[in-house]
Amino acid sequence: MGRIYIVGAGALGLMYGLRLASAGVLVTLVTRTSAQAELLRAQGGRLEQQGQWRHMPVSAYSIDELAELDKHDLPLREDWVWYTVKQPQMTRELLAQTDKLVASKPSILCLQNGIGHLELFEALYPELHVYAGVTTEGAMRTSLTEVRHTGEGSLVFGAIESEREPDPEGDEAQKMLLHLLRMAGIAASLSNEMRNRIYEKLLINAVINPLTAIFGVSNGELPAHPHRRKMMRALHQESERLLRQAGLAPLPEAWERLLAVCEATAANESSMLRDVRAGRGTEIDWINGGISALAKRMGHAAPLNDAVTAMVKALH
Ligand SMILES: NC(=O)C1=CN([C@@H]2O[C@H](COP(=O)(O)OP(=O)(O)OC[C@H]3O[C@@H](n4cnc5c(N)ncnc54)[C@H](OP(=O)(O)O)[C@@H]3O)[C@@H](O)[C@H]2O)C=CC1
Ligand SMILES: CC(C)(CO)C(=O)C(=O)O
Repeated sequence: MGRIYIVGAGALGLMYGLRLASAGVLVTLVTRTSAQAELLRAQGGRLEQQGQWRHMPVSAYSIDELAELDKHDLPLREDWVWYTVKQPQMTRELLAQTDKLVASKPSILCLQNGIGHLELFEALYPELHVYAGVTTEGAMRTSLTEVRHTGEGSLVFGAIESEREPDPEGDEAQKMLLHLLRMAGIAASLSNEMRNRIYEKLLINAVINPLTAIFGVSNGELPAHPHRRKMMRALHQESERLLRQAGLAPLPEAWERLLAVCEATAANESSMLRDVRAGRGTEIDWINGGISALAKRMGHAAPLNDAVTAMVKALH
């Protein structure tokens, strides 16, 4: 059975890592700080699902400790390395620090919202199998070792279509991961149209995230005000048009789907609003900034995406 290394023991990394570990999957968490790795090794992790806490031991190293690991502790070709850091942390420096993790050419899974990060991987590691994942699960880390599963959803993953030759070894690795995820009770599926899945999620994040951050409101409050709803609609129309031009397949009832996400997550603060309130950098450059960059490459204007990108940056 392959091992799963997860770089970034934040909300998503800890939630998936602990769920997989609790099903007996071999998981190693790679943390930013040695304090978090030490705590995870000493205490294990705790996961809350539907009001029930579960405790489980888990292997963990800090990113600095990777340099000292010998090859027995590093991924093999049949293993997976997941990246669950946020977009601003998905840098050349991070990839240089995790170079040792990918030396034996394991499969890579990137779970970020937004766009732009996969291109960085492909530029640096054209020979690796890099897969994209899109998840509708919700997670919130409540301490260095504890995480709450805040929303049921599912994970879809696969290669970015049309960019790869037929690849039986990659297909095998994906099936193995799917098996491990399902063993852990994680709703997951494979997709051969990941670009579409990424753009569909982007279309939702491109409206809810910047506008909730700018107005300082919950996801449910966003469409409740007629003028905010009008701005949502305009930003949605511009983003949908540009993503369609970039290859998004026709998406029936895209506006209704967006409103349904606001309703289903009504009490939540979006991740961007939380980042702004915590004084952290946001993922705006990979969400609305990503759409503006796509538009520029196609020779189109994206005035509303440009404007919300500038406004959110002014909140940092
Ligand atoms: N949380 C959610 O419900 C969902 C999140 N996503 C997406 O998933 C991605 C991750 O989000 P989320 O888990 O919420 O983010 P978090 O900020 O909770 O987690 C990111 C983690 O990465 C760690 N990290 C940062 N730099 C490094 C480094 N150099 N080496 C190792 N670890 C590092 C951070 O460490 P430290 O804590 O020490 O700073 C943090 O624990 C984002 O793109 C987000 O949009 C998608 C769907 C749902
Ligand atoms: C879907 C949404 C907007 C839910 O809050 C989200 O993904 C986020 O906050 O980043």
